[in-house]
Amino acid sequence: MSRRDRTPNLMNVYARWRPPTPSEAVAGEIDRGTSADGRPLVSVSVHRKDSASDRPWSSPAAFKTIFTPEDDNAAVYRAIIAPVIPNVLRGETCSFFAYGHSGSGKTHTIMGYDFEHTERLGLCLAATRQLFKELDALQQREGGHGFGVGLSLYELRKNSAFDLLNGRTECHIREGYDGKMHIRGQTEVLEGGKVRVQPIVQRPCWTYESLHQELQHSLGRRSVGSSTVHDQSSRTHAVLELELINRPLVEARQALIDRQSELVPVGKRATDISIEEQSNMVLRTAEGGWEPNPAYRPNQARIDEAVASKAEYEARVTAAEEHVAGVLESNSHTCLGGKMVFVDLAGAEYQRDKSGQPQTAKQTPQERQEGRQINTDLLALKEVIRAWSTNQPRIPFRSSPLTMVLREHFVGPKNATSAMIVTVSPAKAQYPATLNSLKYGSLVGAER
Ligand SMILES: Nc1ncnc2c1ncn2[C@@H]1O[C@H](COP(=O)(O)OP(=O)(O)OP(=O)(O)O)[C@@H](O)[C@H]1O
Repeated sequence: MSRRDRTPNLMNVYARWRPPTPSEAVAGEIDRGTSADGRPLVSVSVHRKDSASDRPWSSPAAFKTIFTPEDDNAAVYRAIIAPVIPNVLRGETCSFFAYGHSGSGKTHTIMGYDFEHTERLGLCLAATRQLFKELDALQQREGGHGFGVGLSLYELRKNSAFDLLNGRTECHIREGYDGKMHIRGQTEVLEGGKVRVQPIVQRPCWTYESLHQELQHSLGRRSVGSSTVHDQSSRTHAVLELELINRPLVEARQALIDRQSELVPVGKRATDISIEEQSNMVLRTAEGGWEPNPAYRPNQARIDEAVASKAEYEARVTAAEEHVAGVLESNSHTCLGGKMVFVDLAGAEYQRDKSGQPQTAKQTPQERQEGRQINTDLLALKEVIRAWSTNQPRIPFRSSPLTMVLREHFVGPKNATSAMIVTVSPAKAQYPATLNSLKYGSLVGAER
């Protein structure tokens, strides 16, 4: 079945109004309304009545639900996350994006700031809690599965990823020979010339409590800087992945890393021997060119032995890859490999305040440059979602590091579902940025 024949991918877009801060409430809120007219999707309208030139704006019907300032994280969880938990337990991938300007409530929604009260947990922890409940129930019903949740958490900034589960180690984003993107972490040179390149850390957690602790600890490592709106803004995209795992899968993946590291010195030796033999077969001429060396007989047996040895180690890597795929396929329950991906996007940079003046006075040149990269990433993401949700044959994943990294979550072997939560502030002072976010969300939502 070609991509064109498939039913469109599901991308629901939601908007969430955060409560005003006390000072924002004093300075005034914008008028806002919601209209459904019996359609499945609702439109949102906003109006700041500060001057005669302010016009009301209404979105097309694009939003699945508009959450009010009174809706807590638990209400958002029930509406967006709870319905897709069964998909994850079928081994599918579900991705969630929080989009909005700095200070609009993305981190509050996705990661959460309260790690204790159930109704205030961020969506990722509330989801983890439910996943562990489901896995425990599965264990009680069928016994013997031993499933856990693998946690990865990293930030993306320009072309690098920073692994929050590994002391913010800088990792590089590379395309592998298999066409997949890999985030490569530390390189270790081991005994015998083996080179082990660690992927981004996935911490296996076998209980909810251990994952909760790990997450709380690692979120403390997120970087902060100055944005146009508030000082403690996250200046990176944070990506949190939860994967349903078991011990055989963890062991199979570790064995693959070991086989890959064994291949490195063997491959290098084969290349060195080939270059050496080829160099011996020619001589430098007086004019600086090259001519065949009649006295040299290439040592074909040496070349063949090195090539055969490399082929043997490549076959071991292939066998290890097949073993990983085999563990995923032959598993006693389809949930293995099911994923939830939460992306807390860096605040979109909106360069003008309500009087049209730039708001970047507090920013350094580096922060301004980061702001431009963030906007490029967000534009690229919008185009990817637009192409993906309408089943276009070509999806522009290569447009930014963010979309390159997210590629595997959109194009997997199993179905993928996705949702975007546009977080917005009711403050009059943030009206231009709020309008910008709602326009972005409505473009994505109305495309479906
Ligand atoms: N729905 C909400 N209910 C209560 N408080 C909220 C809500 N949304 C946001 N807040 C509060 O507003 C402040 C800013 O929110 P948050 O840090 O989540 O913004 P952000 O969009 O992640 O910003 P940035 O992109 O700059 O990191 C926080 O103190 C947060 O707790």
